[in-house]
This record gives sequence, structure tokens and C-alpha cells, in this order.
Amino acid sequence: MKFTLQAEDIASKARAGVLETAHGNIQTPIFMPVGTAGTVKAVHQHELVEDIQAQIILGNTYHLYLRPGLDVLHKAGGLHKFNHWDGPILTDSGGYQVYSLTEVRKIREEGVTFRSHIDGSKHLFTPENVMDTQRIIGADIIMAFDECTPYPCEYSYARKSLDMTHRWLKRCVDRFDSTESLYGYEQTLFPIVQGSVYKDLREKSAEVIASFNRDGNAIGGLSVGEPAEEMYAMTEVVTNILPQDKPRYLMGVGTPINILENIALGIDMFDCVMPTRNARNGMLFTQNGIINIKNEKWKADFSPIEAESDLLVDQIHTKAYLRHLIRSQEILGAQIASLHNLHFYLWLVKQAREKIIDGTFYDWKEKMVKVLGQRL
Ligand SMILES: CN(C)CCSCc1cc(N)cc2c(=O)[nH]c(N)nc12
Repeated sequence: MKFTLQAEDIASKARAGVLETAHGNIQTPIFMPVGTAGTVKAVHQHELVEDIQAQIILGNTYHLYLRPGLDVLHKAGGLHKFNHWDGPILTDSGGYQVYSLTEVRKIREEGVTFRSHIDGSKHLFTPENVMDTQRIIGADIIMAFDECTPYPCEYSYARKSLDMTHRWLKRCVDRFDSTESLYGYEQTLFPIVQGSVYKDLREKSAEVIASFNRDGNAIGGLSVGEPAEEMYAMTEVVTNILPQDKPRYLMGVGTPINILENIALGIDMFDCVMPTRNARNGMLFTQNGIINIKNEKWKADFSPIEAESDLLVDQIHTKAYLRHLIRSQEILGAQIASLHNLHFYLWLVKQAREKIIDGTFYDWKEKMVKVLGQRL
């Protein structure tokens, strides 16, 4: 999988590039909408997702393995066929979802045992079988099986967990490199840097991950409750060590401000549930700051959701109407607010890419960071 750097900012570590996949090219920096169970929540018609120019969507091994299950996905010819999405797909390896979605789980050298959050049945994920699972799902970019350490966690726990994540990575690479894609197109495996918030562990993990020389590298273990300054400090340590010529994916990040600050630290790929999860709750991200649409002040405001936006729903619907839908818990409210937030995130990273290319990124970023945190 080829990554071409097109521009590098002079006042920061920001880059613009293109990642070529079997299902199309990805222009970076990129935000990847989270399609947990094979669909982007509340935005189920993919034509709509295309409408917001989403270039890649994320799937989840944990969810897809449990439902619809591997036999259905294999018979369908993979997730692209199953959910009629012919763009690139990235799937997470499942460890994080086991850690965040289930109570009953045991982490052992062999792998992780857990009970399904759907029917309580018992399962075991290992580095080997999550590689086989992601082969069957058929994502273009698949993630190594890692342990995402909680925040906070003791140094000794972080170090032991890191060493196991590195041993698991070796098992993932051995399994992945000894199996073929099932559907005739190239898939690629990204390893994941861990090390919690400890500088020396992050340096060690970044060096180990870089040594595998894969097509791209991910940074995990962040956006798990640590203060933003800790996230930025660890990202800076790791991007100073990861190779310049490979894309860097910061997992689970983040707010619009987090994204701009991490682009300036050399991150190329992002994913986060925030735009859709917060949308369902009426929190709208806009170019002028954050709107809590449930607030009384929008009750009779008949201005468009966002006048500057080129998204159709932002033009034809008013703040008052969207407030009414969200307060009435109408599905349409979740759909409009989700579309709006996804469109905003995609607009933000597209703007960043354009500013990096024309050399004005740093000043633009400083101005945007001041505005994006404002409550309207
Ligand atoms: C669809 N998305 C919600 C899933 C992709 S991002 C999930 C995710 C988020 C965060 N914050 C940390 C980690 C991590 O350390 N490891 C893995 N494998 N996944 C992670």
C-alpha cells in the first residue's frame, strides 16, 4: 500500500499526502467515520455518507464477529459487498472493544476471553484468530491485536502490557504474512504503539513498531481519559520516532481541537465516535464554535443550521426545527445532527489539508483552535 507525501508544513510537523488502497485513494489528513456494526450510526444510507465525501469508513471486528457473524460475511464476499460500500474500509482488531464493551473478560498471554454483550456466550480472541477474522471481513487496512492500557495505570502494568502487545504483534505479523487475502485485493496490517503516558515506554514501543516496517503505523492507548496535554506530549514523542514516509493513525481521537493539534504534531489519520455520539445528544460542531441545539435560545431561531456549510440539510433546515426534532427524540433529528457533525469533521480536515498545501496551516490552526472551543 503506497503512501505519497505531497506537502509538509514549515512551522509544524503537519503533512498532506495520499494513501493508495485497493478501494480508492485516501487524501490525508483524513477523518474516518465510525461505522461500528458495518454502518455509520443514524446515517445508514451510504449515498448519504458519500454525500459528505467520507473517503473511508471504519468497521469493528468485535461487533461484526458477533453479528452478523463470519459465515454471513464470508458468504457475502466480505464487508464491502455486504454493506454495499466500495470505498476503503479499516477495521479495528477487537481488543479495545472487548476492553470497553464487556465486563467479564480475562487477558492472558494466549489472548482475551470474554462474554458477548449480546447473548452472554463465551469467546476467545487471539492474535491469530483476529487476523483470520479481519481477512474474512476484508477491510483494506486491518489493525494488530493489542492491549489498550486504561488511564491511569501503574508504570509496572504499562510496561508488562507493552511487552505482551509487542509479543502479540509478532504473532499477528507471522499469521498475516502467512495468509492471503480471500477476495483478490491487497489488505495491509498496521501495528499499534502503546506505552500509556510514560515517555520511555512510548519511545520503546515506537521503536519496536517502526522496526516491523509496515505500510502504516497507529498510536493507541490515548484518548482514554488522559488530559489533552498528556495526549499531545505522547503523540509528539511517538511521531518523532515513527518513519516520516508512512501514514500515522491516532486511534479514537477526538474533538475538533484535538484533531488540529495532532495534525500539527504529524498525525495523518483519525477516527472518533464523538461526531455521531454527540450529535444524537444535540451537540453540534460548527465553524464558529459549539451549539447545544437543545438550549432554549434556539427555540424560535429560524436561521439555517449552518449558513456557511455546503451540506444540503444545513441549508434547508432551521435551528428551531432541529431543536424540536432532538428534543422530541425523532430519528430524523439524530440523522440530521449526525450528518451535520460528520460533514463538519470532514470539512475541518479538508481545510487543514488545503492549508498545509498552500503553506498557511499554522496561523489558520491557531485561529481555528480559539474559535472551535467557543460555546454559541
Ligand atoms: C471504530 N472505532 C471506534 C474503533 C477504532 S479506534 C478504537 C481505539 C480507541 C482508542 N482510544 C485506543 C485504541 C487502542 O489503543 N487500540 C485499539 N485497537 N483501538 C483503540
